[in-house]
Amino acid sequence: MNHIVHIDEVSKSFVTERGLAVAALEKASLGIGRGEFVCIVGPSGCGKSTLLRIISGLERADGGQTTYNDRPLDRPHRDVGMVFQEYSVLPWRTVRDNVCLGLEFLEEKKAARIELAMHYLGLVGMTRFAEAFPYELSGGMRQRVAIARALATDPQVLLMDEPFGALDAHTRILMQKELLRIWRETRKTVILVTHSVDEAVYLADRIVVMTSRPGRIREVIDVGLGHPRDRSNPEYARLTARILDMLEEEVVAAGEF
Ligand SMILES: Nc1ncnc2c1ncn2[C@@H]1O[C@H](COP(=O)(O)OP(=O)(O)OP(=O)(O)O)[C@@H](O)[C@H]1O
Repeated sequence: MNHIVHIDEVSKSFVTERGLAVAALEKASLGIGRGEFVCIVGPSGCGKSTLLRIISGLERADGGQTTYNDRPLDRPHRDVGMVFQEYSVLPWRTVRDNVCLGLEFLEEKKAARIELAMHYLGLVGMTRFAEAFPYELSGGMRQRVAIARALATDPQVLLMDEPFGALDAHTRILMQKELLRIWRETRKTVILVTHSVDEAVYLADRIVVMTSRPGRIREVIDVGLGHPRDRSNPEYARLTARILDMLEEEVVAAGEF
């Protein structure tokens, strides 16, 4: 497969405030194909967010390398966008001006910014709320704005760190469907970190299961189910159970339970 993002033996340690070294990632390697939807799951604290931040260029690895189209990803790149869990929209800006933010950094002209912002607000179904402020929106709507903002600069790769983690169960399911629609329409490559095995099985082409800290890649699973996925399909349930078993093994092996 032609990999758009390549992660090659990436390691990362942190030093805590008390001076203790914490190995977050250990020689994690993974290739991600153009247009793929990859979900990353793993025990809490195994380095999922760290891996995503390294791919985004916000964090530097201690060892190994990440590349985008065979070029090192050692700083933020305009082709790699990020959506965080917490609503990272700015409360003092309207929805439209929030979506314009990244375009301002790219020094797009104002008319072009507004046109692009409205296009992406249309894509996430938020045109009607362009003049609203974030406090007027529900959690799901704010995450739509965050997605529109990340898409507005037209990155090829969308990194999503637990994007629906703060949403109620019903909104989360609706947002998963929305994300699949947006993914199909935009043909982006998506790398999404989630605590929810069900979410990973519902969304992903491939699921990356990480070990307990220090995070390594334990297994990469081809989901092999078409869309839309049926949660009552026995294969869906079997895959979910298999991944949950792996995570349980990891937590037990780490002595964390
Ligand atoms: N800036 C930092 N300074 C010190 N330790 C850090 C820092 N960032 C992360 N860590 C530690 O590195 C480990 C991995 O953190 P990370 O947030 O990547 O894990 P995670 O798998 O995303 O966790 P969770 O599932 O709980 O969201 C954790 O033990 C965390 O405490």
